[in-house]
Amino acid sequence: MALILKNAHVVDPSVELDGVVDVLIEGDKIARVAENIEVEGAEVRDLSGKYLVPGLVDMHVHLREPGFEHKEDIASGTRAAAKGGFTGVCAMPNTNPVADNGVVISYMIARAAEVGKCRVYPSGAMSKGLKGEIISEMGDMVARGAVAFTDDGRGIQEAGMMRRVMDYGKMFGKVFMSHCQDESLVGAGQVNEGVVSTRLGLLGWPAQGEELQIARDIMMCELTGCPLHIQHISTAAGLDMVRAAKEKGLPVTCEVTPHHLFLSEDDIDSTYNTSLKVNPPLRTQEDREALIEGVKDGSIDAIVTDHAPHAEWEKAHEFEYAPFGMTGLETSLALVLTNLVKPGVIDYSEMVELMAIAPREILGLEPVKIAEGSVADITVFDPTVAWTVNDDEFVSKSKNSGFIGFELEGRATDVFVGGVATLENGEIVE
Ligand SMILES: NC(=O)N[C@@H](CC(=O)O)C(=O)O
Ligand SMILES: [Zn+2]
Ligand SMILES: [Zn+2]
Repeated sequence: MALILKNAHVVDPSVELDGVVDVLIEGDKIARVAENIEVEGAEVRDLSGKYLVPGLVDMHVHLREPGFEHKEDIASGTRAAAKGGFTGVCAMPNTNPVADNGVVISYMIARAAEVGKCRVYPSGAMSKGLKGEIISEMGDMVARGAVAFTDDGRGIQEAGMMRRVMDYGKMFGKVFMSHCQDESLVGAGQVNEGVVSTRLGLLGWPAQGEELQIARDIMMCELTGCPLHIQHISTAAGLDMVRAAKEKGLPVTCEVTPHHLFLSEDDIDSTYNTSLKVNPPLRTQEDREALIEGVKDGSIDAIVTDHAPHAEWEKAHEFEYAPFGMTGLETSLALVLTNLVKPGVIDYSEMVELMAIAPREILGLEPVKIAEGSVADITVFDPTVAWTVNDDEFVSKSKNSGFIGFELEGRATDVFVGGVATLENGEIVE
């Protein structure tokens, strides 16, 4: 049946839209975008006061299935994504078994089709078992639908191996996404190395442990010609390296998380809140400000959550024994609206670039436009609704958010994936 989404403020810079228009959905496609659409027999939804944008994509998410279903699974993780306003997520391969072969990729795609509430674009490991020793079954994974390669959770330690992975993998035309961490330097580092690590009495995870591999991978990108995407960038100097690479014309992009933008090492206090233990660690105020500047000037391409769910009992340890990671799918859009769009750091169009257009571009996915003929993956949000982050409301299986208690403004109300509603008035459609 036809569905008319009426009176929303539509923002899509890819078709230069920024104003109130109606959107007609027929089947899985957008059939028309115009003022005052009327179609006999069509269902009408009035979205006055709301914003309607191309469906948001989070290109860095840990769905944990197969293997760690006590933290999250494809059913719960994609529901958290829908609740947060996303129409698709790129799933990381650090599952058990690791997604380093076609069978695991096929499993994830089949499972998502069966129980998912958003599209799942799996990424495949670069190396078998994320060990950095043997190249993964890249061709098989791409044939089964893998959209990118990454050893996320770790970086490949040897430059020579990274070169071989990129040289070999280049033929598949996918992006190489890099978690930058030199293990010989980072060791058992827990928090950013500096005054705060000293005060807390925790081992330091130095900025250079990340920057060394950013520099190396940019060089490997130059050597191999293979597109490189720096994951969860967290330092000012690392961002400057990405800027310089872009200026050189290299195919380098990068992403940042809301926690690296809106939290810093100073938020880790004597309560040793293990939800704030993330990899890479929360950095200094200066880094945080530099990252915001990078979002503003366009040197950061995408905002991602690095949604990394862990069970309550796993996080309920001494800081050094708790696993790294925080959840993010259900707070990301609101954090960006509250802290970047409302204060005028970026506008709605730039937000759409960072959270919908660039992620699809980097992953080589079909673009979604609010235009006739495009697939109807759509996010609708109310920019005025004020709410407080409450872990009782999370649909994710895990509650390790660093933003619990935060007062935010703006929230997804409706989400459509291929014309089908997955979120309606803020509730998951089952
Ligand atoms: N970011 C994290 O702190 N943790 C991630 C791994 C990763 O993204 O590197 C996880 O899988 O838990
Ligand atoms: Zn990572
Ligand atoms: Zn990750």
